[in-house]
Amino acid sequence: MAGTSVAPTPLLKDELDIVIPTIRNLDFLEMWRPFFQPYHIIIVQDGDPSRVVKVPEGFDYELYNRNDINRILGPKASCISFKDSACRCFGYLVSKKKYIYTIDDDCFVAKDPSGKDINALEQHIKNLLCPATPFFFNTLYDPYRDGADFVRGYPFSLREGAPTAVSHGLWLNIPDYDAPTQLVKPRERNTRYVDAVMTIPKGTLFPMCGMNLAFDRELIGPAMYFGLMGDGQPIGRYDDMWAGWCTKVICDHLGLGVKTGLPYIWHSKASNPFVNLKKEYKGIYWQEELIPFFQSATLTKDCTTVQKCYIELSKQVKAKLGHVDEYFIKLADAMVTWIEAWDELNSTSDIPKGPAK
Ligand SMILES: O=c1ccn([C@@H]2O[C@H](COP(=O)(O)OP(=O)(O)O[C@H]3O[C@@H](CO)[C@H](O)[C@H]3O)[C@@H](O)[C@H]2O)c(=O)[nH]1
Ligand SMILES: [Mn+2]
Repeated sequence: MAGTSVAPTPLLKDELDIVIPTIRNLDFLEMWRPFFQPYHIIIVQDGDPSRVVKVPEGFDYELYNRNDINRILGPKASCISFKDSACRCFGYLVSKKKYIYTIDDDCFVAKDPSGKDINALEQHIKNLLCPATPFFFNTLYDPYRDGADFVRGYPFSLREGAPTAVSHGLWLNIPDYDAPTQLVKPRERNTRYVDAVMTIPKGTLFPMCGMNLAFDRELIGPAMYFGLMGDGQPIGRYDDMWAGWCTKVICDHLGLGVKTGLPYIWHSKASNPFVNLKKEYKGIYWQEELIPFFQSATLTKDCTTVQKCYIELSKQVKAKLGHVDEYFIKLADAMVTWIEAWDELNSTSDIPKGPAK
């Protein structure tokens, strides 16, 4: 009919799942409704499985609690953390979509400097759908962005870029600080909106935060294991860091790009720094050995898939980090279990799904 405008179909509407780990409620979705409603949501309910998580009306979701995880994975459920946001990686396992966006339930819609609501999901999709530049740094940042380009001296042979595997967003208000920093700067808030998306150069690691993160599940999904954290484990709050280090080493090996910068979300809750210190203190000194390990990790030519890379990394973790703490022997085994679970759930389509609603 003339004059009627049809709303455009949201980008990747049927190719992207939103994964949310939660021990809270999901009222935050009300604020995201304009941006999230068209997408399928996978909720990973942590903690007490008998607790009823209310999901606001009108969202298309599936919800998995610990009973579902145990039912679906059986003994392999041992690789999925309990009582830590690391449980979110179960959502990556059961998703059947090409892309994942994961967000915490205390992250809200932020405003850009003009006061406009930021559609974080839309920006992540843009980041994932355009190439990255890991092999040569472009000083005008993202060359594929409207109004930018490659600068003089940038080799033309590299201007095609590399496929983007990861889009790492940032946070206004409560920054993702570690407990010591949080303790010494309790009132510090991030008010700085930096209008940039950058590719993290090949050979450089970065601290990946799972709060506002998107990735191409087909390109890098099997590397996005968030480790053994929380209940029964000597460490917590290093779930996303571990996944980020493994992911970056594998992306570098396979010629994939990792971007960081826009979009911002508004992170509202500062988790308790004393509780955080108890969870993460071992990680603070362990990482002084972990970083050199990842910086020197090499993968051979026959590591041609993410799974093969990841299994090779797990062997190196066991061989080279076992002396740091026996936890890494357990973690290396859990890395293998994760890949077994990944391949089991992603090779057939008849996996029992969690309750849809
Ligand atoms: O035991 C738990 C604790 C939390 N969750 C859910 O996970 C996210 C993040 O929780 P929270 O906002 O309380 O923690 P932060 O310190 O702000 O999180 C950041 O630190 C990292 C720790 O690993 C985390 O990746 C960052 O996002 C919320 O959705 C909680 O509901 C949980 O499932 N289980
Ligand atoms: Mn938080």
